[in-house]
Amino acid sequence: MVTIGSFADAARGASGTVVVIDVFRAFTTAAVALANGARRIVMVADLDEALALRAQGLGSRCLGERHGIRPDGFDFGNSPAEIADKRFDGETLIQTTSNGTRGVLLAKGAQRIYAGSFVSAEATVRAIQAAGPGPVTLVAMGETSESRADEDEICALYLRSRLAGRRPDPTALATLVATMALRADTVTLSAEDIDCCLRLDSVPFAIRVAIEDGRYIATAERPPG
Ligand SMILES: O=C(O)[C@H](CS(=O)(=O)O)OP(=O)(O)O
Repeated sequence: MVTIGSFADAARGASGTVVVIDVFRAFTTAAVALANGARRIVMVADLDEALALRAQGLGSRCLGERHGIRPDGFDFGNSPAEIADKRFDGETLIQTTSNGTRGVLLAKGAQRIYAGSFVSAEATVRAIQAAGPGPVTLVAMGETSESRADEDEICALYLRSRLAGRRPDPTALATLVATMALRADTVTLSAEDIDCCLRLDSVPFAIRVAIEDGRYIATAERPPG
């Protein structure tokens, strides 16, 4: 059975395989970082924790935002376009964002966690299917857990549709999201970021988040076949 929920409460209550969805921009940024060679991304709650991990050498660079903006001391913001031409070969990165990474950290009832967005949609569907039958919860994180983000909701519906074997028209999907889901109040969301975030299936892996020594570690999981 596939269930769709929204916001932090849905992440808190989710069980089974959980896909935490954040299209603009956390999990598109994470996908681009992994595609550009990063080996792991440690997802953390706090800015101070991120900076401390980097200082301890447990990660090489910090990515993220608060109020959409790169925090002081961070190497990059939460922007896929900003890192599109950067290489992170073999690096462990550290990411913290207002909604996406927060949702991952809240999904304590999950048996498996994926960080979902359009760029990894098909790989995420195939990874879930490869893991075998079981309950799946799709969590559209939205904006600050109060207002629905159309792109996250649409991505959840799209993933549910693909999990059911249907094939929504990708061109129609891109047009719908591009014309419907632009957040006018988000000044930090550039046209370049939007373009990156709408590249359906542009990476060949799902983002699997596993807990290692209490830390949430995202890696690229390439589904079989
Ligand atoms: O950086 C983002 O796009 C958002 C923060 S805001 O909604 O732009 O203020 O963070 P995310 O966790 O990626 O939703």
